[in-house]
Amino acid sequence: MRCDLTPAWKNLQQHAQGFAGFDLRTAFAADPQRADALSQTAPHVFADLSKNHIDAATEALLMELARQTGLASHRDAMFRGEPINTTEGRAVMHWLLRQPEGSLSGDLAEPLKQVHDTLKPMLAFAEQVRADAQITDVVNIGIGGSDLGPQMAVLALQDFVIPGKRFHFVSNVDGHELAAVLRGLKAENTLFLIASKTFTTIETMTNARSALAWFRGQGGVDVSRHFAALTTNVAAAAEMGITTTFGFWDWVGGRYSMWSAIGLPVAIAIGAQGFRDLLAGAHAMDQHFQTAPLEANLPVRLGLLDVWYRNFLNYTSRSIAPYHSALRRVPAYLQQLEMESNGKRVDRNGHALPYGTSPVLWGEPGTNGQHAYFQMLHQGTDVVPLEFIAVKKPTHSLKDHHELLLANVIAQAQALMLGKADEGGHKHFPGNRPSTFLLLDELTPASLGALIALQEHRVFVSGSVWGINSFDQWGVELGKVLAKDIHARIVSGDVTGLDASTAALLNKVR
Ligand SMILES: O=P(O)(O)OC[C@H]1O[C@](O)(CO)[C@@H](O)[C@@H]1O
Repeated sequence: MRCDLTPAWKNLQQHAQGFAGFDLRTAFAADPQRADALSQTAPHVFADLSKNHIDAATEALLMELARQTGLASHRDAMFRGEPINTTEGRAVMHWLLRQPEGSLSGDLAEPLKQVHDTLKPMLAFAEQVRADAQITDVVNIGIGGSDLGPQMAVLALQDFVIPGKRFHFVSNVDGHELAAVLRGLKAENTLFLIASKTFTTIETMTNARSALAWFRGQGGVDVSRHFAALTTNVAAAAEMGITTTFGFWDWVGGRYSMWSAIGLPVAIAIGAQGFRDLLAGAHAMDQHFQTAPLEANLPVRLGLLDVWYRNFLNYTSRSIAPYHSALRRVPAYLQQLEMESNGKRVDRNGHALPYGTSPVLWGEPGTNGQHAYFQMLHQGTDVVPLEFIAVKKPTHSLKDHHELLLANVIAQAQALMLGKADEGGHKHFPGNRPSTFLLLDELTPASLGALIALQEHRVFVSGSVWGINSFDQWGVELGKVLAKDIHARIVSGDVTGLDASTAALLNKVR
């Protein structure tokens, strides 16, 4: 049933009205068990939800909403491989990429076999590149899901990256990006990975062709050794002259693809075992999502919290603050994951929705954000729920730095909640500002895998409750089509039939 027509939705609306005076400070004073009751342990991740604008009754009603909207059966349909991406008629099986070999029977046994039959040569290739001292630079050319995941993960796992190799990521069609990377490279020392699910994306195709031309221009001959394509469209790669290919399947969405061949730069960086650990961490979270009771299921609790904030308390954005500099691309990664998945205004049947969906996601690593926009989080007029991500154990020996970092993240969560009274006004902190605290014991391939799978599943949960298709992205198509037309006009100078603003801009840039 559509979520806003369920009895639980009406009850939540009523509950939200009575909730207007909710104050975190009072809630903690009234309930000594609050921190415990609103904490959750999941594989590799501890989550403290207690500084959020919820109480036991809110969560109970949200669980009702999950039941009345059929969340569990929708989740189970995904894990059965049913075509829940209805607008594209595809299954949604990124989770299968991290499923242990031979662990499924029935219809899924064959696709799982294909996954491992593809994974093994990909990891063997990664090991071969790692052992090849001549290759010093790996350049990933891809955009969106074919860039953000691998880029985020290689950076996050920098302590595990093989010495002696540099990793570059070129995504933008802006030639400044490719030119800057190429300037520092030698053809004989470079491996280009052309990462594109469709192998039609204009930015990636343009960058790939320019990289090929540069390689040949530098005297490079052996394309099969220096170029590999990561794609579902092996034929298109071959047409470009790239014959070293690693494939995947249409049931892997672009923003869910870092576990597939798209993860090759990660596998080269951290090795076959490291990549397997990443998959294992994500798989542990898959199992938690599949089997933990809804009330003790972290992706479910987070996804429902997102619905509560968006639809009942009208908080329209969420800020991500990873307190670990290696996690600095996580906010960008999560922007695509959540906003491309859940930025939808119609239900699965194409009918317009009368309620809000994806929040705006944004953020920077801490402590940097504190000296930039945290002013607004503490004293601005809008309430922005914050999601802190912290890591207990550092990999360096600068103990005092890490203590200071952890002190800051805990203090920020505390300050947002407690606030500080001041009659003068300017120094008054209202407090009662909500935050979630995610804590990893250490940042490893396995814990990163679990953290990212957690985020994937929480996006599934809110999208499922909202009744939208979280696995298509039709909203990116119009811009692509219009860019083609404008490109032709920039070349020809023809502005006939254009609106006045577009015509004027076109004339200005020519
Ligand atoms: O991997 P591809 O096919 O080049 O697509 C790149 C990105 O473009 C999009 O399709 C959006 O334009 C994303 O969903 C995807 O991750």
